[in-house]
Formats: sequence, C-alpha cells, structure tokens
Amino acid sequence: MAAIKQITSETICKILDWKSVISAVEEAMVNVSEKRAVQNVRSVTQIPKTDNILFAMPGYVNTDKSTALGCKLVTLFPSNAQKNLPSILANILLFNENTGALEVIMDGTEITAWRTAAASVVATKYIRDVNSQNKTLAIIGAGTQAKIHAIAFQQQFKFVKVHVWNRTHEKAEMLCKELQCQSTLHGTIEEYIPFQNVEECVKEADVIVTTTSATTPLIHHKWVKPGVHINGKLWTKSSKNNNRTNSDKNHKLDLITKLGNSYFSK
Ligand SMILES: NC(=O)C1=CN([C@@H]2O[C@H](COP(=O)(O)OP(=O)(O)OC[C@H]3O[C@@H](n4cnc5c(N)ncnc54)[C@H](O)[C@@H]3O)[C@@H](O)[C@H]2O)C=CC1
Ligand SMILES: O=C([O-])C1=[NH+]CCC1
Repeated sequence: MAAIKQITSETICKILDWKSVISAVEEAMVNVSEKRAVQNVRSVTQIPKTDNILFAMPGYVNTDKSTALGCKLVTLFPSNAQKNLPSILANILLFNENTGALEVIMDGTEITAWRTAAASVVATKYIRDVNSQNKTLAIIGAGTQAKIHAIAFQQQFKFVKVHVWNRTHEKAEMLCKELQCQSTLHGTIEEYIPFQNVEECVKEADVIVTTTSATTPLIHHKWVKPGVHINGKLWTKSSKNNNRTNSDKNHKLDLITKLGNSYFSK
C-alpha cells in the first residue's frame, strides 16, 4: 500500500487564496445542487456531560474537473478558547475512489475557517440585491470566524465601515485594532469600529454576520434596516435554539434560504 501523504497547516496556509476558495465554494454548492456531489448529513457525536462534539462530514464529488472521496472530521471544544486553542479543529481524509485506500490526511482547520466565510460571501453575493449599497458590515463576535469574515467580505464587496460587537468589549476593540493594522487587507474600508451595544452595532448595517456560540438570540428584527442580509453561524447543540437572531413568528425576519444559513429582512 502506498504511503499516506500528510499535508500540514503550514502548507495549506501557503496554498489558500481568497479568489480560489470563494470560487471553489461556489462551485461546490452548484455541484451539490446539481447532484454531481454526494454530501450526506454530518454525524454528530456529543461527548456526554460536556459541550464537546466530534462531527464526521463525508462527501464525494465527480465532475469533468475532478473526482474526490473524502471525509472531514471536526471537533468543536468550546472551552479551547481558554487554552489558547481554536474551538474548532479539523482534519480532512482523502481516499482512492477505486480501492477505498486512505491516500491523504490534511489539516482542515484553516480550510474550515476559510470555507465557512467563503460560503457567507457566496450567499450574500447571490441573495443581497446587487443594486443595493453595501457600505456597512456588522460582525457579531470577535473570534476566529469574526476575523475571517471581515477579511473574506473585502474580497467581494466594497464596504466602507466594519462594526464589531462582542460579549467582552475588549476583544471587539482588539479585533478592530488588529484589522486596522493589517493595512494590506483594507481595500475600501476606512474604519473598524467596536460597539458596546448590539443595536447600535447593527442598525446601519447593510450586511450582518453573526459568528458567536450564543444559544439565545442577540439581534432583534426591529433593530435592522429593511433588506439587510444576515449570515448566521447557527450551529448549537440544541436545534430548538438554532438561531442567533430574534425571529419568532411575530417578527418579520424571514428565512429565505439555507445556503450559508442566510437571512433577509423585509
Ligand atoms: N471556526 C470555524 O471554522 C467554524 C466555526 N463555526 C461556528 O461559528 C461560531 C464561532 O466559531 P469561532 O469563531 O471559531 O469561535 P471562537 O471561539 O473563536 O469565538 C466564539 C465567539 O462567540 C462569542 N460567544 C460565545 N458565547 C457567547 C454568548 N453566549 N453570547 C455572546 N457571545 C458569545 C465569543 O465572545 C467569541 O466572540 C461557532 O458557533 C462555531 O461552531 C462554524 C463553522 C466553522
Ligand atoms: O461546517 C463545518 O465545518 C462546521 N460547522 C460547525 C462546526 C464545523
């Protein structure tokens, strides 16, 4: 049996670029819709008496361009933040589609982070009215996904301001400072502004991204502008609470698509 090739996170980080990732995610969505890819529902293994989860995400794709059989294994350990580790860690396994033999193991943590933000970008590109102005992006949260969404959205859109709210305000301030310092990432952005209050953070936003692990709603529909596009990072262990926006049936926040977990307000 041939040796299993290992691809480290250092190599992955050198390869990833936004143009390719956004277009690969868009292509993957089309392949799933057009049934050129098999993407089964992920399995969720919750470690009893903890919030820790192991996900298995298998998939197969067969197109003119490529064939691949793989499985991503992702752990979500929310308390990792206190250990200075990402709460989401991932590895991707690729198999030979003729023999089933394992051929490649690659680090999947960065790929997962980029893939998630790229899915929000693609969803926003298609769902947000192309004629609407996209001046202000509001980000709820200040962790891995908050930072990568701020960077990814600049690849496709020309936001002028990025608003950030986080449960711990100092982290919102730190993220804004960090993004401000990375001048090469700015594009059209003039300011990254940390907010103490969620309503103030979202009320002028044209696009909102929620990137927290909160299990209760953080945004009220009355606070957002008509036509706002909301990308929700919506995983929670309880599907009943599977939402970061306040959208009970009295509220006019309508789910219009599952693509990238996107919401849109009328
Ligand atoms: N990192 C990744 O690649 C992916 C992450 N996700 C999901 O995105 C969300 C964020 O993930 P990361 O940015 O990686 O995590 P992180 O640990 O880096 O950041 C978590 C954020 O959530 C906030 N938060 C936690 N509990 C909260 C609460 N009760 N109320 C308000 N804010 C709260 C924290 O202040 C922090 O800003 C999680 O739900 C995660 O499952 C989904 C797909 C991929
Ligand atoms: O899509 C993904 O890879 C994940 N969603 C929640 C945890 C990891």
